Amino acid sequence: MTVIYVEDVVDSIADALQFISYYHPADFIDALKDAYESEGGAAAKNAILQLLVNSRLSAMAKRPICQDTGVAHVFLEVGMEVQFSNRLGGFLPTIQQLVDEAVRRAYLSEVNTLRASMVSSPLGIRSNTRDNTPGIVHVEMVAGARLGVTVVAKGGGGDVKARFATLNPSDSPADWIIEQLPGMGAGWCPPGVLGIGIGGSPEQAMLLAKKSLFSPIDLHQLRERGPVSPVDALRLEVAERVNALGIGAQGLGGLTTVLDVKVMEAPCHAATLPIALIPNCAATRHIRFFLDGSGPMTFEPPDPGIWDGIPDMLPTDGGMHVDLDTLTKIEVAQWRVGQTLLLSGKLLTGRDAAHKRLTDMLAANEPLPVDLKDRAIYYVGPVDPVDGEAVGSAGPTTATRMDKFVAPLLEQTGLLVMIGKAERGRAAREAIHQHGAAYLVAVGGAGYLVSKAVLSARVIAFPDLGMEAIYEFEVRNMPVTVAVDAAGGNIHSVFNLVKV
Ligand SMILES: O=C(O)C[C@H](O)C(=O)O
Repeated sequence: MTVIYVEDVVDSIADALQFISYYHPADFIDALKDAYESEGGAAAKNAILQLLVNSRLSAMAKRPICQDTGVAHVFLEVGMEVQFSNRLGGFLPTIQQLVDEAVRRAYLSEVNTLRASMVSSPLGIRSNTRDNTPGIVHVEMVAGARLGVTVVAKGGGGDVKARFATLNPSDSPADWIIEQLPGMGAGWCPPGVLGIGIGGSPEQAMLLAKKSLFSPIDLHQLRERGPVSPVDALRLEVAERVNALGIGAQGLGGLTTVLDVKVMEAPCHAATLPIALIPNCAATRHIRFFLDGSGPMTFEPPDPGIWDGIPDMLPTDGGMHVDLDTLTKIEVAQWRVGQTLLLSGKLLTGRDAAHKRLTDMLAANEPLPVDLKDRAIYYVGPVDPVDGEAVGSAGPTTATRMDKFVAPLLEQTGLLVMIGKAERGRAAREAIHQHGAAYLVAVGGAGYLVSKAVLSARVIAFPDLGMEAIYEFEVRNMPVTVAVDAAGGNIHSVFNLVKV
């Protein structure tokens, strides 16, 4: 029997969550560098560059790569010869309690505060739990005398695009996967990794898809050695066909939508072929380690050489300067799709919960707590600042979720500009066109880089919503790209073009 102390489990998981919040895995950086080298499209290439610069800056500052610091997932492989014990004696906490204690400690750290994204009572008040608990825990009993631990911080933008189907045994899994891609849009922050679970039962297929994401990116090696199994063949076929769709980084059109495709399979009923698809975004964060009773895990920083060749700031000379404090419809009408803008001045923030509350108040004829006339609103839920910061990581959230609020807000408040990530639906684009407004994009997954443009931040409405409150940011030279212009142009037109 190996005795593993629960204190060591908590310390190791808490440290792992901190570590992965600012260090990308080296294999991801290598694959992203390759994608940057091969990319020809200017918009996609620039987005990949921003992701690389962001990765380097986060690692240097030990601050979160992305404002969505994720839902904490912990996968435990408990050896049959492991016994848990408690140094202080008394009751042994449950595995869920151990994980939650680690999550609480990691996310509330004063040195590197992370964002609390979990809400309780999802059908009810959706109240932020404020410490990112509960963690998602999966336990498997395995042979041996050690504890295997995989710690993951999975962003919402990827999981929200998860798909499942039960195919007929004779159907093509590759065809089904390719059919899903255009509908998934760009909110999952490509380029990333697709996880595919095949077989088992419905819930097992989903778990396989999720678990498949946490092994090193090795598509390049697989291409070189060639497929030796149906799983290898499926990985290669899907990677090639997905990248041929031309969706590209952030959906801006380009060569690399996926850096790898991972597949795990399990035996299933003769009548079925369950299949699940879960993407992992550019803020890929996971680490695996083992506890053998000798104490908590310590994590070695990656070799800084993995960021060699990546600049430590973006050039700020390429773009048109825009003063947000004097914004007019006439000025917005001149912006064109693809143009880079450098925003300075006062910027409001608001995302899902704030939009729902604002539009509910409009419907009830109640006065709004903030005047939106001729203002710009940034879809973001930032990380709280630590010493010396105005705000922590503050990248865009998926705009598509705010589509249904666009028409009422433009119509009834005079809001002029929205900033987020990913494509807009037809109705939102039409409302933008009709009201002479504009939608701008920042790079999803480059939240630490964006935060460097924020000079100050203060909550001005709905403080009970936590990170979903309405803030006023003062920004200087915040780089964004015009994605939907007042004339009806749309940078994400690739989604109208892709053939499946
Ligand atoms: O919650 C966020 O900040 C972003 C979310 O992960 C998303 O990708 O839409």
